[in-house]
Amino acid sequence: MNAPSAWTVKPPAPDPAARERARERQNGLTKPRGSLGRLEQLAITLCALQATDRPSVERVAISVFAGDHGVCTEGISAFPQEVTAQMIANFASGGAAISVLANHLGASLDVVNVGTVTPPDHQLPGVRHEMVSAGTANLARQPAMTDDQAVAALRVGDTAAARAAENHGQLFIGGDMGIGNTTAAAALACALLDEDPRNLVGPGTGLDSEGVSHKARVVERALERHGTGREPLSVLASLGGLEIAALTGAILGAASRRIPVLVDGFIVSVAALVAVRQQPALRDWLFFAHRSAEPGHQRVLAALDAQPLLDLGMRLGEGSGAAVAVPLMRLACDLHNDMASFEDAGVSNRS
Ligand SMILES: Cc1cc2ncn([C@H]3O[C@H](COP(=O)(O)O)[C@@H](O)[C@H]3O)c2cc1C
Ligand SMILES: O=C(O)c1cccnc1
Repeated sequence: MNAPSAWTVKPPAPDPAARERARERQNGLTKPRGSLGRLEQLAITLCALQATDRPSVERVAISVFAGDHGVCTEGISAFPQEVTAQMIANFASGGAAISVLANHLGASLDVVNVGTVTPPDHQLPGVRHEMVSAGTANLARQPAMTDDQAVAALRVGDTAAARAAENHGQLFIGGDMGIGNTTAAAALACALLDEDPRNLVGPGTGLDSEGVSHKARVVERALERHGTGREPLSVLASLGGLEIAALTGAILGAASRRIPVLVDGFIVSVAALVAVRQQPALRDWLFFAHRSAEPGHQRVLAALDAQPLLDLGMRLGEGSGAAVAVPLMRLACDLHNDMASFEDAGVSNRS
């Protein structure tokens, strides 16, 4: 199976003329230049990405990808593996945090099962079953996925991005659900950044300090087994997860269809890091929503030269941190589109 084209083809460039017009407009609005701080830059960047003079993120497309992790047998999560499938049912019935947030935002919520150990429940409304395998293998002992499985998961993500484009999505948010995925994400980040696991492994759903030390040793074993710093597909296959690979494919797929991406917390940022390593120009398409309380997120954000919008101590995943930042982006758009200029309002500009 071939990787989706967004894996091999450079993403499109932002529109420099739209960026310049947006900068001029911001400078002519009734406020001292720069006084709306990063909200100004947000609007200007959105204009360049959406190639428009009137940026909008009213139509938000959210895809949550779920997958199980073989590394759970090493005792690296505070919660049991079956929670992944149980949460899929919770997404479907509207009870999860991301369900509530998506509803509030009027966003579409696409739930995709990329591979749970619990057999998929085909009765669940609104859940897509695109199982690549029944969870990954234990990455501490063998490759989590074959290259073919990783490619299939990239394609699942790319297909979700294609749906977002068909629905005229103006902003894409990816979310993760997979018990054990903070272990896989930390392992991936360590391999790509050549970091010591003790710097990137954290409590995830709530391990105590002994649990975190054990988790770091599991990641260390995985890195000894698989090595570090190799090309993105083999790192993703050996240390990643089905939902993480799908997120990587979705982020690349969204940018390739000219949809800006609002990146969530630790897990999604690691998926974005894999994608940026494969296609460095992807970085232009990424907004970073929040700084997760998962300690490794800070290092990943630094590697991506990212300054997140919010720092609320959230550490949930599901795309929840990104959803919480959408109202700020909407406000940045309204200010850009609806404020009066000095000229229109008859307000004297600085001398
Ligand atoms: C009820 C529940 C809902 C969640 N929603 C997201 N996660 C998050 O926590 C998990 C990662 O943490 P760890 O690596 O420690 O297992 C992932 O499923 C992630 O999406 C959840 C976790 C739980 C328990
Ligand atoms: O920041 C995240 O993405 C995160 C943190 C803890 C658990 N699950 C996800």
